[in-house]
Amino acid sequence: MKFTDLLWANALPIYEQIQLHPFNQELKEGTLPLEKFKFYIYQDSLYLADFAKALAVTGAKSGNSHELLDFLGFAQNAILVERALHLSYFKEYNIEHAGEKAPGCFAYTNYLMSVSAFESYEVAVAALLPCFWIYKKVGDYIYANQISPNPYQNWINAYSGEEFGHSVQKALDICDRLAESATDNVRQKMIEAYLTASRLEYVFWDSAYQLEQWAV
Ligand SMILES: Cc1ncc(CO)c(N)n1
Repeated sequence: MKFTDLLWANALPIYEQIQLHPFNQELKEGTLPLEKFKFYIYQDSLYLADFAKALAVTGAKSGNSHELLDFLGFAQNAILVERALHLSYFKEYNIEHAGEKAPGCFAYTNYLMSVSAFESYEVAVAALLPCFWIYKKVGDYIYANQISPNPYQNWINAYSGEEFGHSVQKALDICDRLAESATDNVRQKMIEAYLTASRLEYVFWDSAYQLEQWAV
């Protein structure tokens, strides 16, 4: 069994709740209120800017130029997607460039940045994997089951697309290779990081669905 199969099995209950979450169900049906999608897009633009930094820092830990290049490519892509959001959705929906991270976005981005800075390469890679893999699975699921026409078609196409699929496969391969030569202790930390980041993926969607605000 591949290590990533083990990760998938461990986090399956979390993934199932993500797929069933009303945000993703309504996105699939095309009935998600625009206000929630706009909230999500703005928070995601803040997320992507920090995700790019975490990817670059993780790549710098790899110790080989091949994987450094892979991670710098992922980081570049996150920045380009963030810019594309501004050019498309921000314009189309008149999203304002103001406002801070909601608690869910804050928790997730700070977790990724702190793991990439303070944990090993192996653990950082495992923490970053759900961002790739869960989005691909959710994108494919929505694409296959969506009601069309769907007002959120561009978003759905981006994450079910082949290009994103290649990046996901690269990240999976790197994670499997690292796990093969990792100690049991490191593998355990990788599983925990993968689970925590998966939970934070759930939190991120839920935060958008609730239009989450700071309590004080
Ligand atoms: C919260 C979140 N996770 C993952 C992705 C995919 O990169 C994204 N755009 N946003």
